[in-house]
Amino acid sequence: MTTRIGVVTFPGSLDDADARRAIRLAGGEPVALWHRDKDLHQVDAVVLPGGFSYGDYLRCGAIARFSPVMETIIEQARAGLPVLGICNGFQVLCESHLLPGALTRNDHLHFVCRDQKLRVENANTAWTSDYAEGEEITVPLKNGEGGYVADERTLDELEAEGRVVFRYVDVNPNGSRRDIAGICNEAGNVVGLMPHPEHAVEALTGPTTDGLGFFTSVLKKLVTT
Ligand SMILES: NC(=O)CC[C@H](N)C(=O)O
Repeated sequence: MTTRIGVVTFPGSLDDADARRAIRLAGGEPVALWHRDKDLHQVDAVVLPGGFSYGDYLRCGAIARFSPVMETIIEQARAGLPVLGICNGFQVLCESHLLPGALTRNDHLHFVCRDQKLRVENANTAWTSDYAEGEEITVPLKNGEGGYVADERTLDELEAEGRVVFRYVDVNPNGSRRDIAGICNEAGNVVGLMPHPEHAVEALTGPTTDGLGFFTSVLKKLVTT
């Protein structure tokens, strides 16, 4: 039986189709989940995709966090369901308090769109086990509110507990504290990052296929648990 990975569509989601495609290319079965539907249709993991949910009104992710589907996702994530938040999805995870801290306007106040080098700092999460610790990958980055902030104590805790999963290399594109590009929760089942692995899964379109490892990682984990 193939592993079913849900991808949520909110009004304003942009990268849900690419996330479903990445899951299919990695060997999983993508399942479309709708923001108004509390039922997760027995998926084994969930991706919250990038985009502009609810038009980015108030703050990115601030309204999506209260959608019916998030009620169930928050509950199940706390019980161990693997959840990956990409860009707007990362913003939703922080707004939901499944991950600490917040994403703020890029320090230069411009939308940024570039291929971004990252270092994998933690290869023990549900979504990164197919990478090696210290490995450098390049995937696209595109956001307006990507500056990761948290108080010093939280940042120290994240570092001490190995919960900084990705760091920006060469360029910090948005003023994120301590070059943080992605983090995880204590259990490692919930991961959020600003860059977009789902846009780097095919040699034909590039820029690399470095993003595929997120999806193969979670599929392997689900087969062995
Ligand atoms: N690519 C995205 O998901 C963008 C997220 C959000 N709308 C921002 O601009 O920061």
